[in-house]
Amino acid sequence: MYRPQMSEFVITLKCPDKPGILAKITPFLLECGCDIREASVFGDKETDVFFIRMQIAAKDESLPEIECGLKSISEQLSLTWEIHAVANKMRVLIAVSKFDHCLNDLFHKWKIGYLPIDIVGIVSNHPDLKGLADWYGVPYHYLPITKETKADQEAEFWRLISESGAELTVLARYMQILSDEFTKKISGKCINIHHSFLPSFKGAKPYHQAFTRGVKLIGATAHYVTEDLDEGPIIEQDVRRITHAASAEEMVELGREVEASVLARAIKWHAEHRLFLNGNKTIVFN
Ligand SMILES: Nc1nc2c(c(=O)[nH]1)N[C@@H](CN(C=O)c1ccc(C(=O)N[C@@H](CCC(=O)O)C(=O)O)cc1)CN2
Repeated sequence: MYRPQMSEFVITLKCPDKPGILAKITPFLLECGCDIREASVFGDKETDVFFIRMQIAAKDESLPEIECGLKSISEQLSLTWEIHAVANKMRVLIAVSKFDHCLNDLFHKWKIGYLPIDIVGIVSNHPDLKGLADWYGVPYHYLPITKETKADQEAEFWRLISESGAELTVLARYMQILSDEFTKKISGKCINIHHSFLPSFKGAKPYHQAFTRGVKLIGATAHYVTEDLDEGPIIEQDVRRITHAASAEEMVELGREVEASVLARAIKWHAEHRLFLNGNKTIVFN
């Protein structure tokens, strides 16, 4: 049987909640000859906002008709929407300091195709991880920082984001607090991995804070970056059990694997357009 060339697209929609939203969207997609591969919805009763994520297969030549129809429906329902071709890999810039476990894991998961991204560059305030970037053939931008040069360093960091066309910036154990101005420019497009189960142990040296508190679980949290340190919308978290005998140094060692796995899942879900910002929280259609 003849099957025209179909491509996969992700459609994300958000609108004030009311009856009949799906009743408008799904018949329209049928008229356009789309197959629905995945569909997720959430109606937030606190904010009365309705969220939809659909993965569809459509004929390439149908895309203008789909976009035109979504524009029309968006006017009727006060919808905000986006459509992304699954084949387009998200361009990602990764910032690091001296710790290599998260970067190493991201490079591996990128190479095996687990992460649908293109790593366009590495930014660091230290030269230590240049060899790893060179091994993967990824440009390494060494941007040293002092209290006096912080503003100039962030201006260069922003230039790299702009000129590389990075759609997402990842702080993979980048140990610098970003200025309020910088965080506003990257709002919703910057993910940090914090090495604790937030909201516990914000800020510097969370494993040492955890050791002092005598915790029996250590954890990691991936969150969007905001001007409020480690307070941004949480995307993904996980924990690992430890005993009373664990030192802070052993927590650091045990934490590497959970930090890396939590960060990789958060980046994958962002790159697959599975995340929605909902006030100070996120919705995760995974
Ligand atoms: N504006 C924001 N900047 C950053 C965030 C954030 O949520 N908002 N997350 C941090 C990551 N982070 C913990 O995950 C963190 C990094 C660094 C520090 C810190 O105290 N840094 C010192 C310098 C330390 C050094 O030079 O080794 C500082 O910047 O004065 C705390 C928490 C990334 N940035």
